[in-house]
Amino acid sequence: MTHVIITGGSSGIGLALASVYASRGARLSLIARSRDLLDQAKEMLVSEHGAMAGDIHVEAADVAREEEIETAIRRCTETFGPCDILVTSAGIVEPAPFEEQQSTIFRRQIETNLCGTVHAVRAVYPEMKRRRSGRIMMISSGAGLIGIHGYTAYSASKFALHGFAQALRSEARRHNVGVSVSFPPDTKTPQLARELGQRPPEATVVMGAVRPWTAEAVASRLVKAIDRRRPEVYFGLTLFLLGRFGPAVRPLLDWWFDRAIARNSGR
Ligand SMILES: NC(=O)C1=CN([C@@H]2O[C@H](COP(=O)(O)OP(=O)(O)OC[C@H]3O[C@@H](n4cnc5c(N)ncnc54)[C@H](OP(=O)(O)O)[C@@H]3O)[C@@H](O)[C@H]2O)C=CC1
Ligand SMILES: CCCCCCCCCCCCCCCC(=O)[C@@H](N)CO
Repeated sequence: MTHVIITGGSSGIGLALASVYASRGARLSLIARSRDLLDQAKEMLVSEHGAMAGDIHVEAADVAREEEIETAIRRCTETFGPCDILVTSAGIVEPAPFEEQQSTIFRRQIETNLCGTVHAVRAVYPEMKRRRSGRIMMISSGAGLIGIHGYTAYSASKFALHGFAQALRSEARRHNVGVSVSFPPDTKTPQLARELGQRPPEATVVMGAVRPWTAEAVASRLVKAIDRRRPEVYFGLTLFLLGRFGPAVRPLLDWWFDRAIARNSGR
């Protein structure tokens, strides 16, 4: 039976993914910090998605702490056997102008979104290599394709995941381990609800170019992409074009968004 490990599996995109895999009858390990949220998620998967309680394992751990996440993943694999699919959805966002953001809050985003992903991957990769089988899906963001006003730390962490995934993919291919990265748009989740109150208007101009998706729609696309071993996953035409041609049309985009921002602020 397929063993899927999801960091950030207690909420939002991670939880929506868990629902899809639960209805497929996979064995699921969910990792996040809050034990309460994890227990609620497990209950929901059993009552609403037909999962068997015995097929869901939860571990409370902070992905930013390497030993904690390593121990958590070891417990998951002791429970359900080696990891077939790892999805790294644990992530945080704190928008603020660069100078106004405390360096601890900046660093926390890098440590969670980038280092937290690396720690989880490190905990499953050697065994995947040994078994010559396994898939890793990292959750970056549209903000990993274009740097966004007020999102210096977040964009840096999400761009970095793109580089990490590309480089590791190149190493992992010969071991038959799939490494993928995805770039979701705004997605209706608790994180987005918290974030919108802090989002500067300049960012709304850029991010408003793409309508928010539901977590279910993002999850269903992700699962298909994992099935098909897609290396990079885009959501909708705009983000696909941004991913494929963004760097080439960057000056045009900068001009376009600067003009829209100026118009918005009545200058
Ligand atoms: N929603 C959106 O608009 C978009 C989101 N994304 C990315 O998708 C991912 C999921 O976001 P979303 O579902 O919206 O967010 P949610 O806040 O709904 O869920 C985040 C999950 O990650 C867990 N988490 C957060 N920090 C840590 C940590 N340090 N260690 C372990 N678990 C952690 C949370 O649980 P707990 O707090 O208990 O630890 C929760 O389970 C993130 O990486 C986000 O950046 C990308 C594009 C758009
Ligand atoms: C030819 C190219 C056309 C270019 C159009 C540019 C559109 C840019 C849209 C960027 C959307 C980024 C969403 C990130 C959401 C996110 O990660 C946060 N919600 C975190 O919670």
